[in-house]
Amino acid sequence: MRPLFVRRARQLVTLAGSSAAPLVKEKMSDLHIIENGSVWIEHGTIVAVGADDELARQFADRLAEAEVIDAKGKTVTPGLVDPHTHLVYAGSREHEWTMRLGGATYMEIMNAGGGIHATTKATREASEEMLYEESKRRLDQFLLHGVTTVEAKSGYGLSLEHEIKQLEVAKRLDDTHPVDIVSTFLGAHAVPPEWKHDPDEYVRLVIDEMIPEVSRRGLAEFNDVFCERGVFTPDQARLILEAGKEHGLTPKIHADEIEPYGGAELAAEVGAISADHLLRASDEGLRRMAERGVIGVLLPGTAFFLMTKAADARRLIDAGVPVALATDCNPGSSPTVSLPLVMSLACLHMGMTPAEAMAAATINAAHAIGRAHLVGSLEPGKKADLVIFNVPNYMQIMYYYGVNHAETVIKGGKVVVNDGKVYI
Ligand SMILES: O=C(O)CC1=NCN=C1
Ligand SMILES: [Zn+2]
Repeated sequence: MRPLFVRRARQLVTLAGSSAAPLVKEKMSDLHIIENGSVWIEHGTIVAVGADDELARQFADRLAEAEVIDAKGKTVTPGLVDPHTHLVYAGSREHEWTMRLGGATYMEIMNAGGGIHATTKATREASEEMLYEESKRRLDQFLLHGVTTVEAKSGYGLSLEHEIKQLEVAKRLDDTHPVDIVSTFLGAHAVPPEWKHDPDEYVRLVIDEMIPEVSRRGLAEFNDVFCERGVFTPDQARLILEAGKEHGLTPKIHADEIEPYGGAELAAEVGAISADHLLRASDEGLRRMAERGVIGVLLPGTAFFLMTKAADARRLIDAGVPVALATDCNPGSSPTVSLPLVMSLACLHMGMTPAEAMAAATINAAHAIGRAHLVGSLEPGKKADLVIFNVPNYMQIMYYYGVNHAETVIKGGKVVVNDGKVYI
């Protein structure tokens, strides 16, 4: 395989030196940008990063054999990382969206049998092949937007058979698609209708049947719970997350999305790698998260789509909580794959700066799914996952919002997107 030399980026956003621990407070603004920067890649791995003339000298004797991509006038960043998606699902819920436009709330629709339950019905009825095809289409769109690593949750099967089906589809996508998938078991996404009469019995099913089997098959690294009033209580969530830890699954938690409910406190108590949403997290909960190093994954696209106020990222950053960003791609509360748009919303609705949003959608997102040793920054030894954005500086990725500026995507040293087309 020929070396790949990505040259002369007007801005090369490296985020160098951030792999050991997630960035907090003012460190979230240290992007370590190299003007007129270049990257030398061999066998899918970054070999060198630096000023173009330095690398041209260092590899002078091999320039002739290298494939060169000229990034002159453009911005090169690490491949974007999305640490919170519900990627694998069937169907769509635009009719519910029109109900919410008419004033119905998310929980009213869910309690009336819609919401997650509607997608559960469609996902249970879908074959594995159908689920794979529908999810692959979304994954192609993620890639076109510069996202090269995606976390994918189950949580629409809500039975052993169908939760396994979702996770098997995620694994097959990881094996066959350029985008790397990191899987999370979310059997505690909702209590399915058939267990409405006895939610604690469903919790037992999750603990005694689903978690052991998911762990035995090695189908997930993380275990997540939707801890919200009317879904799972903090006590139920604690039982489920502790059970996951006993089977080697690291805890994550959908916390304090709709009202303050102790999710952030619970995340710190169980040592979760991340707590997600946090729109209504208490100051005490954020303090404890910062103490334990729990990453706050914020989802401004969800707040935007639910027409609610977004989380206040400044509260988290000032409290010392490492902040990551994600799309929360799902058919009910955030039907989008555009992590760049989420970065724009982070600035417009959550008080983040473009520099903080860039760190939150790369290295901090990689830390939130245990992949910061592999991706999330451009440093020697890391995977050659890069995006060439056709803008002169990283701020314009977010400033010219709602536009996909990703022109070329390189995954593991291979060009997989060029001129806005996927080449797999
Ligand atoms: O509504 C959905 O399908 C996904 C979701 N889970 C928790 N909040 C939103
Ligand atoms: Zn979610």
